[in-house]
Parts: sequence; structure tokens; C-alpha cells
Amino acid sequence: MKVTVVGSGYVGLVTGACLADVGNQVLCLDLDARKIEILNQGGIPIHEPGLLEIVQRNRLAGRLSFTTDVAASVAHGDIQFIAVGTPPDEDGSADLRYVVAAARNIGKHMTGFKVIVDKSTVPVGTADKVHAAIADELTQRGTALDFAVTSNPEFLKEGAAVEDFMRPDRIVVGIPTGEVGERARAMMQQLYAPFQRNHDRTLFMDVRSAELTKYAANAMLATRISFMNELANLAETLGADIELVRRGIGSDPRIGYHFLYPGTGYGGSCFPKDVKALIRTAQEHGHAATLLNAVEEVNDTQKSVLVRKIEKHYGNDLSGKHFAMWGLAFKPNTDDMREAPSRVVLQALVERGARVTAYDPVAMEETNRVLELDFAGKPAQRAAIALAQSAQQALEGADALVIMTEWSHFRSPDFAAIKAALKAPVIFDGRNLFDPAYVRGEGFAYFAIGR
Ligand SMILES: NC(=O)c1ccc[n+]([C@@H]2O[C@H](COP(=O)([O-])OP(=O)(O)OC[C@H]3O[C@@H](n4cnc5c(N)ncnc54)[C@H](O)[C@@H]3O)[C@@H](O)[C@H]2O)c1
Ligand SMILES: O=c1ccn([C@@H]2O[C@H](COP(=O)(O)OP(=O)(O)O[C@H]3O[C@H](CO)[C@@H](O)[C@H](O)[C@H]3O)[C@@H](O)[C@H]2O)c(=O)[nH]1
Repeated sequence: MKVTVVGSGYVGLVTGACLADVGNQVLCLDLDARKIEILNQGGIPIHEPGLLEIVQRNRLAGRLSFTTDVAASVAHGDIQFIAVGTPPDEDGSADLRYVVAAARNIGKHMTGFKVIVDKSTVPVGTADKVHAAIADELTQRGTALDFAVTSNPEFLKEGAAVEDFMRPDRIVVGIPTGEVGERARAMMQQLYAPFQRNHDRTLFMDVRSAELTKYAANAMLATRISFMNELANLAETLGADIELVRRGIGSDPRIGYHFLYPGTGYGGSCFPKDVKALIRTAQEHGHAATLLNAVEEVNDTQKSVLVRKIEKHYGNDLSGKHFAMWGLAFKPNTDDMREAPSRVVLQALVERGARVTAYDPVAMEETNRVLELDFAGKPAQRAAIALAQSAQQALEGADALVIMTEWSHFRSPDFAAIKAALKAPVIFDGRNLFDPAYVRGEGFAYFAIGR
């Protein structure tokens, strides 16, 4: 099938590459000429395991190409995916300007039937806005053409995006009513058939239910994390170990082990913004969203949990103190720094007068970029953060190690080497990577989450 993907970011690029890999002819559009140039030169603009190989093999096979040419992209695909950003607006609602602009471009250039597939995470009712924007452009052109606007929310996780797309738990497709809806259903069924040879995982539903399903999934997962973070803090006060409690409850199949890990609060480009947007939607319709507000409040507080532990250990004034930080990305296997808890901790430490030497295996370039934003107008604070070339180098001469991201090679470090490099053997672990008894037995003061 001929497919266009509008937006070549984390979701658009993975969608385009995976659809090309099963034999479709895919054209990816982005308005960011830098991204398209990187892609056209055989690279990828993000770090995502397995993605480069898929992009390269399909590009060379002629099934996957990239463009900044809007008219060409609309002409190409019978199916037009919209996978542009929906960042939070000032009031927390999803900013739909990129989605609507993409829709208008389709309306301006289409010359025959198109299925428009909204893959961006968008509030209930957005498909109607996309439909209206395209219809308006067609009216301005004095043209009447059939098209269907469907909702196909994406559930991939960064760091596992290719695997998630290739082996989905479910494919949610919201279909509009009527004849164009039935045409769209048949095309979507055909498009996704290769991803579900043994089990039909497609859940066809109405468009509004599909749109809400995406927010419901993320809000549920965020709720589990805030619940565990709240319990972790309680466990610590009560002298219990949250890691044992986690295993104790996860073994109940009604609860399950996934997404029960306490930490430094959820970050990333999705949970924070999607919980906010759902709260906003609820409020707009007269619902208080009491639970979701609490989920968000717990998360905001949890992002500073290590700062509170550090202050408890050293006092509020951290001037003269020097911390090593391991991990900067919001989670392992990505270079994404959006809403990363490390940014909150870096700000808090340098505001209190400390210096930090930080290391992340892939997010160093992205860290440099976001620190310019976080410390705009504060050059002295920015200068208090240095980036190291290795985990070991970050430790040299620091007063303590702070662990922010659970990269797998941090899990079994050489504790003797850590001890030798640090001024004092102190670890603040935001990811509960180690057995406290073992680390303390090695002579460390060890502060983790909820234990
Ligand atoms: N990142 C994830 O893990 C993830 C997972 C599921 C869903 N989502 C949702 O998918 C959407 C995209 O997220 P992302 O992380 O891929 O964003 P992103 O910022 O990585 O990529 C979006 C891209 O769209 C481009 N763009 C914006 N307007 C455009 C236009 N009119 N035409 C062409 N290109 C345009 C931007 O230049 C950018 O490259 C969001 O709604 C997000 O909530 C993200
Ligand atoms: O038990 C857990 C699991 C996750 N996290 C944190 O939660 C955040 C999000 O992690 P994860 O869900 O793995 O990454 P994302 O790539 O943000 O993926 C989420 O957001 C995407 C965008 O909507 C959805 O598509 C995915 O299904 C959903 O998992 C990160 O900060 C994690 O550290 C925890 O603190 N504890």
C-alpha cells in the first residue's frame, strides 16, 4: 500500500520504517529540514534500538523515503498518518496546532480519496476538528472529495519502540460511521494484517472511544507509578522495604509486576503531558479529576525525592559539594530528555551551590541542548554542571554518586572502583539498583527509594 507519514519523530519514523519493512511504499514528511537531511544521508535523528537498521534496509530497498515537500507527501499516500507533536499548552491541554496544520496541508493538496489516520495522542473530539479543517480547505478550493478521518493511537514505548510496533499487544482503530468509514476499515485491516498473523489484535471501535483509550492507558500506568511512589515513601517511614512489598503485591495476577517500580517520578514526553491533558479535558466537561490531580501531585513531589535525601544528609547548603550523576535520559535506551527527572535534580543541586559531573551513555548531546534551555540567563549555574566521558570519570573526586537512570551497565558496577574514586563512599540511588545489605556491607552509606 502507499502510505505517507506526516511527522518523522519518535512515533512517525518508527511507524514509517516498520510499515515499509512489511512491504509498503512509505514516504515520511517532516518540516524540520535538518531531520530529513540526516535521514536522506542514511542516519536517524534519534537514538532508538534497532531503528537505524530498519530505516537503512528499507531506504536502500526503495520502500522508504523522506521529504520536506508537502504536496509530494499528500500525492503519495492513499493512507496519510498524522504523527506530529501534541505538546502541552499553557493550561495543560494538548496543543493541536501541528495536527490541524498537517490536516490543512492534506486538504490543500489532495486530489482523490484519502484515509487520514491520527496517530498523535489527541483529546476526544480531535478527529472532528481534523475533518473540519480538511473540509474547509476543500471548500476553499471549490472541490468536493471523499475522505475518512480515523484514530489509531500509538502505544509504543521509547527504547523498545520497534519491538512494540512490530509485536503490538493491540491495535486500536477508531472508524467513523458511514460508507467512507467502511472503506477506511478495510484499508486499515489490510495495512495491519502483517503484524498479527496468529492473533487478530485489532480493536475496531468508534473514533471517540479510540481517542480516549490512549489517555486511559497512560493515565492508568501513571497512576500505578504514583501509587508505588507514595507507598515507597510510606514504607521508608515505617521501616519496611518497598522492593519486598512490590514483589508481594505483584505476584497477585490481578495486580501484576509491570509498572510497579518506585523511582524518581515518571518523566518522558507522554505521561506528564497526557495526564495533564486528561485532567484538562475532564475539567472542561465538569469533572473534577480528583484522582488524576493526585497522581500528578505525587509525581511532581517525587521528582525531588533524591534532593530531599541529599539535604537530609548534608544540610540545605550544598556549596562546595560535588556530585557524580549516572544517567540523564528519562529512561534507559533512549536519548530523550523530555521531562527527565534528572533535569529537576540538576537544577536543585546547583541552585543550592553544588557542582555536578554527569554521565549518560547516549543522552550527552541532548543534555547539552536542554541545559541551555533550563539554565538560560544563569551561566554560573550552567557552568556548575560538567559532562564526563565515562561513568568512572564522572566519579573522580565527587562527594557522592547520584543514580538517575537505570542503564543496565550501572546494575553491577565495580564498587571498589567507585569507592576509590569518590571522596566518601555515599550513593543516592533513584532506581533501587542494588541490594542495600550488600552495598552497605561494602562500606557505603546507601540511600534508595522506599527501603
Ligand atoms: N514518543 C513516544 O513514545 C510516543 C508514543 C506514543 C504516542 N506518542 C504521541 O505521538 C505524537 C508524536 O510524538 P513524538 O514523540 O514522535 O514527537 P516528535 O516531537 O519526536 O516528532 C514530531 C515531528 O513532527 C514534525 N512536524 C510538526 N508539524 C509538522 C507538519 N505540519 N508536517 C510535518 N511534520 C511536522 C516535527 O518537526 C517533529 O519532527 C504525540 O502526540 C505523542 O504524544 C508519542
Ligand atoms: O514501573 C515503572 C515504569 C516506568 N516508570 C517511569 O515512567 C516513565 C515512562 O516510562 P515508559 O512508559 O517505559 O516510557 P514511555 O516511552 O514514556 O512510554 C509511555 O508513553 C508512551 C507515549 O504515550 C506510550 O505509548 C507507552 O505505552 C507508555 O508506556 C519513565 O520516566 C519511567 O522511568 C517508573 O517510574 N516506574
